[in-house]
Amino acid sequence: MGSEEKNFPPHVLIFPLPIQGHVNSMLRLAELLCLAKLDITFVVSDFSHNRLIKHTNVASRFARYPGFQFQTISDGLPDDHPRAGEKVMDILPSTKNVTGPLFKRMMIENNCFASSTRRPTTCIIADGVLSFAGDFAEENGVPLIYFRTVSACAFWACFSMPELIESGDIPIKGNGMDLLVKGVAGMETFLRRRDLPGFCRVNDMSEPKLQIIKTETRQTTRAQAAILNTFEDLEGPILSQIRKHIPRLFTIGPSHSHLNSRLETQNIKTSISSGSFWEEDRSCVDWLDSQPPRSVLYVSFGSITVVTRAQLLEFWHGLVNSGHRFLWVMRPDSIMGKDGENRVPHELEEGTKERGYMVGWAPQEEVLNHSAIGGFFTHCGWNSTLESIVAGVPMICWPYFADQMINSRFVSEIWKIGLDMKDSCDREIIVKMVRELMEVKKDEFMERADEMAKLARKAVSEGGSSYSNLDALVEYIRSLII
Ligand SMILES: O=c1ccn([C@@H]2O[C@H](COP(=O)(O)OP(=O)(O)O[C@H]3O[C@H](CO)[C@@H](O)[C@H](O)[C@H]3O)[C@@H](O)[C@H]2O)c(=O)[nH]1
Ligand SMILES: C[C@H]1CC[C@@H]2C(C(=O)O)=CO[C@@H](O)[C@@H]21
Repeated sequence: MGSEEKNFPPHVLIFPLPIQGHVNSMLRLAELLCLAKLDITFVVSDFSHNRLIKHTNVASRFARYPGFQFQTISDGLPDDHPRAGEKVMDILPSTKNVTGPLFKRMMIENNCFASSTRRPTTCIIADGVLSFAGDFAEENGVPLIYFRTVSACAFWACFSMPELIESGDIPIKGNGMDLLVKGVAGMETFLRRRDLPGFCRVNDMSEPKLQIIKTETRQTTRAQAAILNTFEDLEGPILSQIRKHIPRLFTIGPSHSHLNSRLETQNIKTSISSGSFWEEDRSCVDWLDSQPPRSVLYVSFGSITVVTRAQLLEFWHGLVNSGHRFLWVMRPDSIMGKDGENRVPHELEEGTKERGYMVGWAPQEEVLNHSAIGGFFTHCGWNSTLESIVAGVPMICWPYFADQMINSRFVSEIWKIGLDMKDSCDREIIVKMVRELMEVKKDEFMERADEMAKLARKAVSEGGSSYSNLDALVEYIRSLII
């Protein structure tokens, strides 16, 4: 090693599963580590990179960190693959079979991205579902840290899959959905079969989605450390369970709020750090500006959810019949078989025009923090859940798949900051829930949401748990330099 290289900072290679909800939270981690003056190589699929470059300011945002670079790689899927709905699960075998070998070659040929200005990769922070990155790290003696981008409760339920199989709770064959499950330590009194991560909803133990998530999750223990985008006051008891298996566990979330807090501390003036894969339609902010305080229900189901035309109509009738104002994100690719009949149904025209506003994609963080927002009708993706918590906005949860099933149970039963509508899609129920959230129990929910928001902000402020844990993570990474 040359004398100059000895003074180079640690060089961290960050590798997310290349889909929206994972890329944006790992980009925030990348920026947090850049602020700590580490060098970062961010490996992302060509597909995701193109989307980021087209729809965000990532290029200028990261230009202020000379130690940051992108490296792109194929995700193994054809360009026209939807990467949405249940089909999104194709990305696990495709990254394993195609991206994995490409990554290995890329690392060897580029000497772990060493250059005249940066040392070779000090450690890899890989998405917790990319075990091929772990294989490479192990084979080549590179320290490994896994970052699983879901909640601790979802991670713990996935980690407990062998116990759930043992107790007979999975495979779930669609019956006994309200039975309490005994296989997830610490959740015996409130977790029902229907609340288990969607991957457990299989008829047969051999179904790939169950097997792959079980295997990917259990292998987390081979990493030297793990990171979760959560905070101690939110998921403390579950984190204690996880720490029995993964003692070096850094909770650094909510990552979006943590990033805002660190940028502020360092006096860096910037707009919200968006990692959107779609063009944000800012006209909705102008619309919100003209609505009364806490009067609007924000409706968005994230980047993967796909609904049928029948479900869409139930939502639409429910929202209009509730009599409340709503801002609805309808992603262009989110309606199954729309066949040009995506018009406003005649009977809903007036209510939609009077009280509703629709966009294809919104600046969500900004929207949730707008004073006109009084509730969030969400699929309970983990980023959306955390963004809502930080903004102090109560939720109605309509989980679609994966971790969302258990997140919504925690929102309603444990944190008591919302209502869970899982496994139903009925206009009457929607009306009832919107009224409960926005009228009947509004004050109660707002109070709880406000308390939780305060705890979240405390966690990412100087001296808070996530703030201290990030410092500890940086120190740990520095200690890896031999
Ligand atoms: O109009 C919109 C809608 C969403 N978002 C952002 O997109 C992200 C969506 O992430 P998330 O809420 O986590 O949902 P998904 O896109 O569905 O995320 C996937 O990844 C998450 C993290 O692993 C999982 O929790 C989810 O279940 C999984 O579907 C959030 O940061 C939102 O702020 C916008 O900026 N504008
Ligand atoms: C496409 C899904 C496979 C795994 C990811 C996930 C997780 O538990 O890490 C949850 O839902 C999706 O974000 C991903």
